[in-house]
Amino acid sequence: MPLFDRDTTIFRDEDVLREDYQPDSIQERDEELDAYKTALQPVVNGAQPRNIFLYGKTGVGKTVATRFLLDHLRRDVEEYDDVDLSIVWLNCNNLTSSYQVAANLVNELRPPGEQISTTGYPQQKIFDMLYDELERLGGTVLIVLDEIDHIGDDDDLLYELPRARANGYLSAGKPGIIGISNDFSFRSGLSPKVKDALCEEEIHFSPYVASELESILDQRAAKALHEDVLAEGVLPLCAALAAQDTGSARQALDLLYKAGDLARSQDVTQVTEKHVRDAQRALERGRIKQGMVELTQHGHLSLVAVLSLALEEETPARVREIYPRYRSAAEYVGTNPLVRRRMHDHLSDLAMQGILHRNTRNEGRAGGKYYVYDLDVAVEMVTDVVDDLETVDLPPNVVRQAEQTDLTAH
Ligand SMILES: Nc1ncnc2c1ncn2[C@@H]1O[C@H](COP(=O)(O)OP(=O)(O)OP(=O)(O)O)[C@@H](O)[C@H]1O
Repeated sequence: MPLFDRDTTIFRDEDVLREDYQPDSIQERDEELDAYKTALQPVVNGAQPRNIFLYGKTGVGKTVATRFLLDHLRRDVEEYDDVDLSIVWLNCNNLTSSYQVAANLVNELRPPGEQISTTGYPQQKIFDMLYDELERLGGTVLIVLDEIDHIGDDDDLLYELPRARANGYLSAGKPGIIGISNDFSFRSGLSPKVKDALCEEEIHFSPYVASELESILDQRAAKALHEDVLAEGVLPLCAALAAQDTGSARQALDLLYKAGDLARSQDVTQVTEKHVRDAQRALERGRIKQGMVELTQHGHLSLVAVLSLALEEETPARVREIYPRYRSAAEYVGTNPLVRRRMHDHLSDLAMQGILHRNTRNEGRAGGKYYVYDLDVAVEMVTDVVDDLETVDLPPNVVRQAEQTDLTAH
């Protein structure tokens, strides 16, 4: 008997529930798609494209709507000989300046053998190279800058590029920027001149409500799963849980996928509400674990301090009890400890992320009001993460210290 064989019970095509699957149609976004389509209309007319800025929280359909419309646009303009459309898609994750974005765009536009180094040129030189590439390409060039907020304050490119034609740098090339962001503070923090240039057309994607998520899930489940696999109430539950939490379609789809995966691993033929609830817990666990791994070193040390108290059953603990543990953990790894107030900021952050639990205690006039902290996640999960911390540069002696505390406490 083979060790592996094909799924015949739960998934028909599980890729349909994955992030990179492009659905044939976009559900529940008619207004946004109409506005987006109108904003793209000048491209079809062979005119200078407008700059478009899409914003909204994570998982609300900004990317999928953009891919959908640009695919149609690309196909539909083929009918017109006088429209020559190119689309460049750049994810700005880790690109924290206009220079880096421009240099990466140059490389997107150049053939593999003619790539430039992304450091070492004066900024204007890089902008000129970009104009040269756009001019060489000619026609309409839509430049999609996903996660555009990573560019931060260093945003010269975002008003230089839209004005390149007006300023005489381009004649054959007609660039248009489509900026996508889930960082609301980026939009509100844009200087007026960048805002004017970049946000000619703004389209806001709001979080989905449960009924909208249900229709997105319905569309995917029909293709992804075998018939009659879902017990009644499974899709509404996935939709309701995601709507209550973030309103993200990604979260709803992840829940359904994980619930199906759990059913598959149990060799059962139906996905039930219990699978969804278990999936929610497993995903939450994964999210918190990831949050812990991504903390800064002082975040890790603050967490280790609370962990060591928890292992000795000394929690909930006050900041003045946590601080000495934190300080010795920091000294142990050869890092200057932060002052108590700054360490307290880390504890507050950990509480906001759901890793620590914070309570207020009030001891009347004499004792005053103070906070106590405890782990809000299982001790094993924290020790697990602490064990793995070598991969995120936490010095191994802190890991050992936590392990020793662990051993002596059990
Ligand atoms: N209206 C929709 N119809 C069908 N599928 C959708 C819809 N909205 C979102 N999705 C699906 O949900 C997932 C997340 O959507 P998408 O990547 O477009 O979100 P986003 O707003 O771009 O998020 P982020 O800001 O994190 O990049 C994708 O799998 C996408 O296919």
